[in-house]
Amino acid sequence: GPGRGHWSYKDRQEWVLHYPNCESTMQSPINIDLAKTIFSPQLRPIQLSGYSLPSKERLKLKNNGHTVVLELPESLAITGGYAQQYRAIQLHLHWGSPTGPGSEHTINDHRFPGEIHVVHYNTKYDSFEEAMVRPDGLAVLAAFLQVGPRENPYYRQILEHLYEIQGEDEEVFVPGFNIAGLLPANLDLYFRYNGSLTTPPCYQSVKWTVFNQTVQLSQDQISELVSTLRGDDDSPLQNVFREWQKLHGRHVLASFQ
Ligand SMILES: NS(=O)(=O)c1c(F)c(F)c(SCCc2ccc(C(=O)O)cc2)c(F)c1NC1CCCCCCC1
Ligand SMILES: [Zn+2]
Repeated sequence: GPGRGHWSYKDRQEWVLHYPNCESTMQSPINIDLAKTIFSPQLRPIQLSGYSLPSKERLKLKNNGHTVVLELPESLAITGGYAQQYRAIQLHLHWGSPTGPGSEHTINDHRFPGEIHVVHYNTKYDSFEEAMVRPDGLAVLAAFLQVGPRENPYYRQILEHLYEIQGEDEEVFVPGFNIAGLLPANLDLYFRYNGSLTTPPCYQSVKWTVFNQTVQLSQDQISELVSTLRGDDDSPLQNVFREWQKLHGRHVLASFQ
């Protein structure tokens, strides 16, 4: 798909040469300044349907050289919290290194150890290729990964396969599980703003949901995530996050006070 161009997080400044959208005015990720968010009571709790997949379902897990992607069936849908219905495409992670955090969004300049993105497209469009270039085309559910005392059994379903896809473009099939377990328990408290893909071609087509509650993984799980995969020319795949972008007058809404 698009964004395949062999760019890397190292040469981010060159992205704009090939992908002009990347220097436009509604880019992601952003820093969320809590003092400037606006409470918006019409932001209803996020409702998910079809997220619990049977273990006989097989999902492709791929190291695409930029992140680890879990492809998702379109049977997963967002049925509440957005004006229209969105169906899942894939989920992927962003992370740092053994010596630093790697979330894409930050809260009051604080960067978390990692971040999950569950990417969906608006079902009023026939495909995500078409949706991807429309302002209301994509919905990404984002949650911060935090270090906690216990192993997270849902992230284990992904992390235990990373050693099988250490090399770029390697992929493996994993059994279905409850994908909702990868997100926070509380889907009522979130931030909402209009932004973009955080990777080339940086299309400004994402209605972002960034959950207030974090997801907890054990330190070992975070270490596994930041130390297993390799990218271009076999270098460690680390610090896979884009720096934050200017708001250019955009407002960040909050579903809570
Ligand atoms: N945060 S994000 O959602 O912008 C995002 C990233 F930051 C990402 F870094 C990525 S991965 C980089 C893009 C890419 C590269 C190769 C391949 C492949 O070989 O199949 C596929 C994709 C990545 F895949 C995504 N999400 C994708 C954006 C690329 C094209 C649209 C498909 C779904 C969302
Ligand atoms: Zn992402």
